[in-house]
Amino acid sequence: MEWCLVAFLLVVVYLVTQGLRLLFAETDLVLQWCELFGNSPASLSEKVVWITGASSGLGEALSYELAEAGCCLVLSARRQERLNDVKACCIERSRMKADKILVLPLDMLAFDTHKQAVETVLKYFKKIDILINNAGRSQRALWERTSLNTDQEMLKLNVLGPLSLTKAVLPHMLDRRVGHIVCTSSVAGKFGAPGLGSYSCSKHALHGAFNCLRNETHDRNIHVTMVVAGPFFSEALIHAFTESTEKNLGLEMKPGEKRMHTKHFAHHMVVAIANKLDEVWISMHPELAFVYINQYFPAIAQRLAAIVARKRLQKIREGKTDLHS
Ligand SMILES: NC(=O)c1ccc[n+]([C@@H]2O[C@H](COP(=O)([O-])OP(=O)(O)OC[C@H]3O[C@@H](n4cnc5c(N)ncnc54)[C@H](O)[C@@H]3O)[C@@H](O)[C@H]2O)c1
Repeated sequence: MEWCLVAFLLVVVYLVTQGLRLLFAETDLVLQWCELFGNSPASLSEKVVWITGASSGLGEALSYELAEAGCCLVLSARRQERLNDVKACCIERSRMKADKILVLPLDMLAFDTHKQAVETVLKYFKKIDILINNAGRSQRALWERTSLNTDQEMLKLNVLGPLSLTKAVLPHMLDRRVGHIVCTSSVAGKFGAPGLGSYSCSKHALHGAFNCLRNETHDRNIHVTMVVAGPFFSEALIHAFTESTEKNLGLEMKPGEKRMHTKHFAHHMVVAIANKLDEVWISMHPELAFVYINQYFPAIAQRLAAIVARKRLQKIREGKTDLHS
């Protein structure tokens, strides 16, 4: 009888600790499972990985994680000096050879240069295993004040840029019958985030386009991973658009803010890539909890969003634009 009680208490303690783990987790349940029992980042060793937006923030942190995992890297963004610095840091951290990293300056908006960029990578590495569409920009403004031009520029960079580069890379992946496309999306890509109208619109569009690609190419061994990201530290709020493209938000993120550490985020993302997951949620709470509620109880999420919206919009009207991405 006493043994039964002890066993019962052990089960209760186990369930409570697992519940607490869930409560304080930074990723969805499937990714948590993969972090415990799935492929580790080291399984990506020798893969050729192309990262866009590698000059700062998440792209930079991903470069370090993937260098440590033994990948060959293509680092792209517009600022060549910053990319050279990232390359030097990768070499220092992972002691990899310099020729395993190609710095390839690229403007995501210069669509007509994307095919040539793919040829340059193929000439150098002979293959592309993984493309990470990470470059992007955020935005903060009221919907009714946002110019159509801002919507257009946002869609061009956050949607047409990744589409253009992926369309240039895809023939090579289809020929080899192996490839993996990864997109950095946002929690704002899962529900209409108040105060981030153009941005939310662009990230929703990304899901539509790339979910479709996954369904069309899965039988030809092409994988697509959508990363639903909550707030993390980066330069995003410095460069974010406002209601117009002429005025950037210009806000530095402060160390005390409730955001995930970028290295931490990049590690979760690399595990998701190593396990070829279709969609992952990586965020602190309450955003992570909200994505769960939105997925399984959309009507409740709608009510909650309305309450949050009221506070958020008040903040924006008062000129406090320091909201999460
Ligand atoms: N920071 C957050 O809280 C957050 C949350 C959710 C999603 N995201 C997404 O994460 C991704 C990375 O952003 P980040 O937060 O690291 O910001 P960041 O500003 O630090 O990095 C953005 C990168 O994209 C590059 N880029 C911008 N415009 C470009 C262009 N025209 N051509 C080529 N490169 C260009 C920048 O040079 C930089 O390297 C973005 O897609 C962003 O939407 C960020």
